[in-house]
Amino acid sequence: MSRQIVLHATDLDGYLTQEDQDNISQMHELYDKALVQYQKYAQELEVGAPGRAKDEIIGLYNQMGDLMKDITGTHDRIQVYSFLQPKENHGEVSRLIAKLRDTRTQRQEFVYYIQRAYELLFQLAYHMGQTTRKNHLIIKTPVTQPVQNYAVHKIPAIDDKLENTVMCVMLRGALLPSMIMSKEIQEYSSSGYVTPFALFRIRRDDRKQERDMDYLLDLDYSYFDLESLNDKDLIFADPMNATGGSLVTIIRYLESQGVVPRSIRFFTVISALKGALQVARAVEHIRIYTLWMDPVLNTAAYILPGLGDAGDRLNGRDSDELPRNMIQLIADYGQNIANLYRWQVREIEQTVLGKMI
Ligand SMILES: O=c1cc[nH]c(=O)[nH]1
Repeated sequence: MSRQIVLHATDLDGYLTQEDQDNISQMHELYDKALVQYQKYAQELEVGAPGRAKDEIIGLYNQMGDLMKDITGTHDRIQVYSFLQPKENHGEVSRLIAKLRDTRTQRQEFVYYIQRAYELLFQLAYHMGQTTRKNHLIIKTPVTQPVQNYAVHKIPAIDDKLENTVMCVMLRGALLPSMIMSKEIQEYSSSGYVTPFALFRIRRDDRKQERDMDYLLDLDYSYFDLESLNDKDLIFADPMNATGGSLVTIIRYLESQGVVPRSIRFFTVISALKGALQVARAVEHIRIYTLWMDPVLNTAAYILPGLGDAGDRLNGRDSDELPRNMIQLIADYGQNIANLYRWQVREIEQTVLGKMI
């Protein structure tokens, strides 16, 4: 018998306050206006004369951005990179998100921008600019004349924040982002700490609509050691947070098994306003870091304007007859990625297959 944990959309109800719901409705009103303008804009493009609709869309985006900034400004557990960074840095992240959304961005380029996104998220979460203590790295270089050379590099001393972490992977869409986060931790830990991995096979039932969605955690294809999650700093890295349902399903399951983490951090590239609020309300003490916030969801629980299915764009689509397993997915990322993240790949393989000598 398969061991499946199911969270229903209705289990998520009741977390949002009346004020949250009003804010979400206000975003929907603005976004509905934008949808009307998109149609006009498409017609204007067809005749080669972008005009009024373009200006209307820009105006609405300014309004929606200001509103989301105000709303999230009152939640210190929701950190939105694009709202918190000084205006000078805004262009970089805006351009990055634009590339991820663009239908012309192919898989390799998409992976490249996701890597950059997670580097920025890491900076956001670990406040590197504000850490004055430093660790010294002494690096052996390839230059041996006149003697073996070494170079000294100072990095922020944040080992205490990194070396108790466990990377919790929401398979499959979050596999590569989780490997990226784990590598960031390894690079900033002075001892080269490689995070353990806990792998959770979680998916939404895509035949359903947001209001009756099921979130399915498949324990038969999940790999983790409950004991090793206690008192740890758990990190989740899901590129897209639509409703927060997948994350809440895993956390509720861990709680039901008696796991008490030291902390939980959730890293997303784009979060819908509703998803961020829902997670912040449902999971006590969590901290949410998102590079960008999008205003609303459609009825199928996709983020709007969004970037489509992040899992498909990262991993490519499986054939229906022969879906790939996780090891095949990693192999499909190619030699470069497998080499770059070789410590993470080894840790993941050991988690799935058991310790090997
Ligand atoms: O828009 C969305 C929502 C959830 N997951 C995705 O990949 N995209």
